[in-house]
Amino acid sequence: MTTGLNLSNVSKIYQEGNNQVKALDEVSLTVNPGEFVAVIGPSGSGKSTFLSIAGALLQATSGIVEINGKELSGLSAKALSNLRLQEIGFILQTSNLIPYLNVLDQLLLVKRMSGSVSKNDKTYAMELLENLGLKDILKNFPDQISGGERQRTAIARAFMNNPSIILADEPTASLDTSRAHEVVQLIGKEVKSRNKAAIMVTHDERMLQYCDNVYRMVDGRLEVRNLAHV
Ligand SMILES: Nc1ncnc2c1ncn2[C@@H]1O[C@H](COP(=O)(O)OP(=O)(O)OP(=O)(O)O)[C@@H](O)[C@H]1O
Repeated sequence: MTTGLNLSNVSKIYQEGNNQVKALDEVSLTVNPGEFVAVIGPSGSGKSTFLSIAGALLQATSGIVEINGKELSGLSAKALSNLRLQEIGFILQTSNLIPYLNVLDQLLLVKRMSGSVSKNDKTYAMELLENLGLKDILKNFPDQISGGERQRTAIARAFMNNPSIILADEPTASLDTSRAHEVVQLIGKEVKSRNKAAIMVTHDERMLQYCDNVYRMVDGRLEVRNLAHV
C-alpha cells in the first residue's frame, strides 16, 4: 500500500464574483512517512489553500489527493471527517487550547471526541507529554503555562490520535526565537521517531534547517528549493 501524502497536479480555483483566482496551479508533491517538509513563499502565494487541501478541509478543483493510497475525491463527507480525525494532526499558528482543560485533558479530549478514553490512551498521552518536556505541568491550565509550553501541548495533541500525516501552519508565529527553534526541532524529532509524513508552512527561514526538503510556493506553483542555500 502507498503510504504518506500524495498530491498530483492539484489546482484550486476560487470564484470571486465574476473573477476567478487560481490559488494552486498543478501542484504535485509526495511526502513519505518520516519525512518533514517545509513550504515557504510570499503572502497570497497559495500556502494556506495548499495545506487545507492536503488536510482534507478543502476540495481541489482538479487533480488527485491521496492519503495512505486513499483518494479523497471518492470519499463521502462522513468518511472525510473520520479521515481528518484519525489520519491528520493539525498544528496551527496559535495553540487553540481549551481554556478550562488542563494539559493532559487537552490530549484526552481528542480521544473522547472519537469514542472513549482507555488506560492505554492515558499512557500514550503521558508518554507524548514527557517526550515534549511537559510532564511537570500535566495539571496546569493554558493560562498557567508559557507560550512555548502551550505550543508544545498543541504538538502533543496533534500526535494524540497517532495520525499518519502532520500539518503545521506557521507553528512558530506566536513564539520568540529560542522557543521557535525548540518547537520546530521537537516537531521534527516526533515526526522521525513516530514515522509521520509532515508538512510545515512557515515564513521563518531559520526553521528550514530542521526539515528534509524545502519547497517554495510562487503564484500557486510549487518549486523545489535547494537546502544548500538555506
Ligand atoms: N475563499 C477565497 N475566495 C477567493 N479567493 C481566495 C480565497 N482564499 C484565498 N483566496 C486567494 O487565493 C490566493 C492564495 O491565498 P492563500 O491564502 O492560500 O495564500 P497564502 O500563501 O496562504 O497567504 P498568507 O501567507 O497571507 O496566508 C490569494 O490570491 C487569495 O486572495
